[in-house]
Parts: sequence; structure tokens; C-alpha cells
Amino acid sequence: MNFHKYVAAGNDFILFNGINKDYGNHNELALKVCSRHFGIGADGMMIVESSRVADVKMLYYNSDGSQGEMCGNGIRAFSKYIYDYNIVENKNISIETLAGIKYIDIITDELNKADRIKVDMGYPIFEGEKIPININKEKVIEEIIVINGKDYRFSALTVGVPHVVIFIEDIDKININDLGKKIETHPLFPKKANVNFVKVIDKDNINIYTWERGAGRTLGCGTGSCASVVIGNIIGNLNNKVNVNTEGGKLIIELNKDYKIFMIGDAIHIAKGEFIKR
Ligand SMILES: NC(CCC[C@H](N)C(=O)O)C(=O)O
Repeated sequence: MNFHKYVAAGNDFILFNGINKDYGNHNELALKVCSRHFGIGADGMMIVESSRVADVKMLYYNSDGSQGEMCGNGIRAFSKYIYDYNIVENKNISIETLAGIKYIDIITDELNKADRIKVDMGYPIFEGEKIPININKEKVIEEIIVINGKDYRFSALTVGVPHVVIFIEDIDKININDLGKKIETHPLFPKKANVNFVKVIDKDNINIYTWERGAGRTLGCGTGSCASVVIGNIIGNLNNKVNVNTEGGKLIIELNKDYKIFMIGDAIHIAKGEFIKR
């Protein structure tokens, strides 16, 4: 099974071309290839498939084998792969995901390889029941969740996948793994949630620390960066164009007036090879 490995703002991914190939049970395959010791090692796995409604279809799986509707860092890696390997020919690409069709602009380098990728991420979903969260409000902004007897102020929204955003002053004062796991699996979130701990540097710059649904502690999250900038902008902490520092890279997130989101960043091809299935 020929694979490619990419990293994008800290998330690493295994990619397979499924256009003329059947990979069997995707959930089991993701669990195997993403294993850090018994597999290749990655936060997620993607499969390219053909689409009836867009140029191609992207299927995304977390390292625990669960399927995610969308992945922001993943879709940039996916775009670089399909462009650099001529699976698509245009620099404007439409990609079908389980969170709708996403539109991509590829910015190439002097060798005509994808250098930077701009993704039209569409609109965030704010309504409680659509996120979903068991709080029936039109917007779930600045609510309180109690973890280990302590109050945390959080906001929730969906940008492709469900997200919780918590602004923090000092990252050293919180236990990301403990809080992340407990919030991800909290009964408030029937489909679980990704958790973003956000430190505001100033209105144009933030640092994000990530806990992902289905993948645990990771070095970044594209949809989470979008979600964090949307909430920061609504609350008044952030402008509408923000530099995001994840632990593994940098992204630019831009919002237009009605909160349509654009994400700009790169993706790096790390390896290609053959996965031996057992
Ligand atoms: N790392 C991702 C999100 C992966 C999806 C996920 N963890 C889920 O909610 O299933 C990103 O860059 O947007």
C-alpha cells in the first residue's frame, strides 16, 4: 500500500490514493497506520476518492480510527498532495468533505509545487443543537463548564468539526491533557469536541494549544485555529485577520464581515513509501 506522509502546522497525516483502489475498512486502517510504534505514526489518515459534486473527495480519519467530518490542516496537506502529484490540474480546487464542499487556491513556488494553500472554510455553525452541545442557545459564547471542581469559561461552535475555545493567561497553570480529555468527553458534547486553549498576545497574534477529539494532544489544529479566531473576534479580543502560532507551525486566519473564514498556510511532504498491512 503506497502512502505519502505530510505535516501541516504541526498535524501529521498519512495519505492514500483511493481513486482506483479499495482500502477495505478505513477505520481499522487508520488505527494501524497512525500508531506511533506499530504503524507509520500520524495524527490522522486521509483517502482521496473521486467525487460527483467536486473535483475530488477527502475522507478523514483520526488516529483512534474514528472518522472526522473535516480537518483544516489536513485539507492543506491533501491539496498539496493532489496538486503536486497531478491528481488535479487546476490551482483552484473544489474538495468534497463530510462538512460540505471546500474551495482551495494553490499558490505555487518556482518549481510549480504547492507552496501555500488558501482554503475557503465557509461559515461557522453557532446554534447549540447543531454543534452539537446540550445547551439550547443560538450562540454558545462564554458559558461555564466545571472540571475538577473549577470553573472554566468556554465558547463552543462547529467549524467542520465541533470545537471548544478557552482563553487562558498562562499555559503553565493548566493541565492540557487532563482538561482536554475531560472536556472532549464531557456529557455536554454528544459528539465529543476538540479543545483549543488560546493565549492572546495582542489583537493580531495568538498562541494555541490543542487537544483533539480522536487524536488527543497534537501540535496544532486548522479548524481549531479558525474557531478560536472567530470567538476571539466576537468577544472583542481579536481583529479579523490574525496570525496563529500553533506549537507546530503558523497559520493566517481571516474573517469577512459575516464570519466567512479563510485559512492560509503551508504543508510539507515528509515521506513516501509502502505500508505493509498485517
Ligand atoms: N486537526 C484537525 C481536525 C481533525 C478532526 C478531528 N480531530 C475531529 O474532530 O474528528 C484540523 O486541523 O482541523
